Amino acid sequence: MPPSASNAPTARDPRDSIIVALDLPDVAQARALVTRIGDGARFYKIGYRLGFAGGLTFARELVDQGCKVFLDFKLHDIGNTVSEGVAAISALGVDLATVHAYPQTMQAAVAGRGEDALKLLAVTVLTSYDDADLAEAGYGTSVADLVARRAEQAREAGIDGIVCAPQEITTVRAALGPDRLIVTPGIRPAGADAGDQKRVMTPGEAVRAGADHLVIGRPITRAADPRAAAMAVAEDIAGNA
Ligand SMILES: O=C(O)c1cc(=O)[nH]c(=O)n1[C@@H]1O[C@H](COP(=O)(O)O)[C@@H](O)[C@H]1O
Repeated sequence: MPPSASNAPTARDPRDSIIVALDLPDVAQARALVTRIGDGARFYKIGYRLGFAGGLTFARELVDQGCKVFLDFKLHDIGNTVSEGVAAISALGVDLATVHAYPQTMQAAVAGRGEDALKLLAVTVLTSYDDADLAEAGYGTSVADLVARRAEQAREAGIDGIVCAPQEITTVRAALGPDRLIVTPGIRPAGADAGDQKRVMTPGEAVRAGADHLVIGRPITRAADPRAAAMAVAEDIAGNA
């Protein structure tokens, strides 16, 4: 079971930095995994796969258990649709949600969120992209320059935080200032398979570089012992905080 309010980790507990990506096919498997992870984590991300398979109801279940929830649908559409979509996400009572870091999209998202507690993250350049992938997609700029520009635009739009690769944390922090969140996927414990991720770091390196939260999927969800994998990540974070 996830930790109850009485034994919840304190704000400095390294487990608070870990967001486990529940990229699983159905709620039964997600629920079973959360139970196996137990007190190894208390912050979970629900994306397309689980979200389109009952994950929104499960998000509520996690919130009711005292876990934090990041709803990752990476919205990007015309402004009106984004505003209304963010308002609907806000009503679910989750903690974080993502939009793509396009100025129109970010401004519409902030308008849709209104005064609600939901924090909005803007995804700058996906961690599966490198400079060659950007060129192929028609961009005449490097990953580093595009991330820097989008972080600046996110701050101007009033976005609460940025999703970027750990390599860009210093640049993003300079653009955002000290108070907004930096959330980094592309996290791989030493020796782990990078898979489709191209811009990766270990948990300790990412925290040392200044990440507030690390999004970690397969290295925890596909581990033989997911709780032990989460605890090992927490140890790496603690050793580098
Ligand atoms: O927004 C995200 O969470 C995200 C942004 C990004 O640039 N790269 C990225 O990998 N992610 C998500 O982070 C998670 C990474 O999962 P693993 O590669 O399995 O650790 C997945 O759920 C991705 O959807």
